[in-house]
Amino acid sequence: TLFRTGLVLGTKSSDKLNAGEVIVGDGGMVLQLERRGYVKAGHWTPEAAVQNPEAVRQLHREFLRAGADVLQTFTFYCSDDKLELSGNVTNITGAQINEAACDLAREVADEGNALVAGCVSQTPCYLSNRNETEVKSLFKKQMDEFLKKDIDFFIAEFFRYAEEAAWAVQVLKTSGKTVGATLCISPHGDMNGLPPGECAVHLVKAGADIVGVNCHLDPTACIQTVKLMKEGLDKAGLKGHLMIQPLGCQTPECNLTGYISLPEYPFALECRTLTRWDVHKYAREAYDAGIRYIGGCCGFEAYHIRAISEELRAERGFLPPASEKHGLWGAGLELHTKPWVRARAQREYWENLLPASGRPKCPSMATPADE
Ligand SMILES: N[C@@H](CCSCCCCC(=O)O)C(=O)O
Ligand SMILES: [Zn+2]
Repeated sequence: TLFRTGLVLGTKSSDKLNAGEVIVGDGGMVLQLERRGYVKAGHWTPEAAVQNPEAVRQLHREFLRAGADVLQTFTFYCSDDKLELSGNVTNITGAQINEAACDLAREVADEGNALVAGCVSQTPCYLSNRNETEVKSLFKKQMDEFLKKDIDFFIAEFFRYAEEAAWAVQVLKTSGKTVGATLCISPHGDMNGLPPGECAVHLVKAGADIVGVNCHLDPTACIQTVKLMKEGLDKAGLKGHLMIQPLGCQTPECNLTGYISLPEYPFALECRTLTRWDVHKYAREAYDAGIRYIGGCCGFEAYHIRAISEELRAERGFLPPASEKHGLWGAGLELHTKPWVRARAQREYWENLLPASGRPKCPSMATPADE
């Protein structure tokens, strides 16, 4: 099987989606880089793009090698108001971070013909005064910094309010580029109580070409929310490609505000991490639901992205380079020295395994804090 990375050069996100093909997204960055010692939890701001470019470059490379067709710029929470709120103790400007992050994503994307998505996210300004002009000026400042660089399309991600996301979409669409928008919402809807279907309609009417969800909740909840978004678009007679980048953890007990309400957030989520086999199931369910941009958010490591690529190998027609070191469904175990491990070199074993947590004194679920 041909091991290939990314898209055929020049194939843009909308062309690929319009052709009904799959886009594999990348994984989580701020939480992964926090665990690697390059991002400060709480702030979650991306100064590492300037301070530790080698760390950001390496994480981009891991996702590319795992089959990601898109590398998102490491510009999460990089609006000027967020950087100021986080104390911006490094005196590195938002412009410096945004531009360095674009260069890093482009450098690595070109190593495998992937696309670069310039990313903006929710702002403290919206929460403090909901002033449309002020909030839009923050998104325009970031967009102008991205447009100095070689960006293929934009993603407005991690919005709890469809209204703010739509403002971001309206600003980003002035670039003439494809714009995706993902909300961090549950099947109950956004934080204004707008149901997912109406959120999707609002975003497409604002100009979004791709709509969906990212983060906050596990694949099961996120697929449910995107299905509701699709129903809303169909009912309104609107077209929009569907995108999903869920949390890389199981959160069956979570409600509106997702994992942030869990007592384990953010430093004790490890027990909830998806296995690569959970990701096979997620990727297939997402594909069967008509979603064609399938990636991950916080908690998604490269081996999770590889699992998406492997599950959708037939649909994409190739495997990623990282599959050279894997073997589908554990086939690589055939060479293990122990016979009982060799016996696990098969899909049926891993697909049916109910993995123990190893913590007999711990509960299987928690009680989320109410927002
Ligand atoms: N594209 C981004 C998305 C981050 S999603 C949320 C991260 C933390 C949220 C918080 O606690 O405020 C990334 O991969 O880091
Ligand atoms: Zn996330």
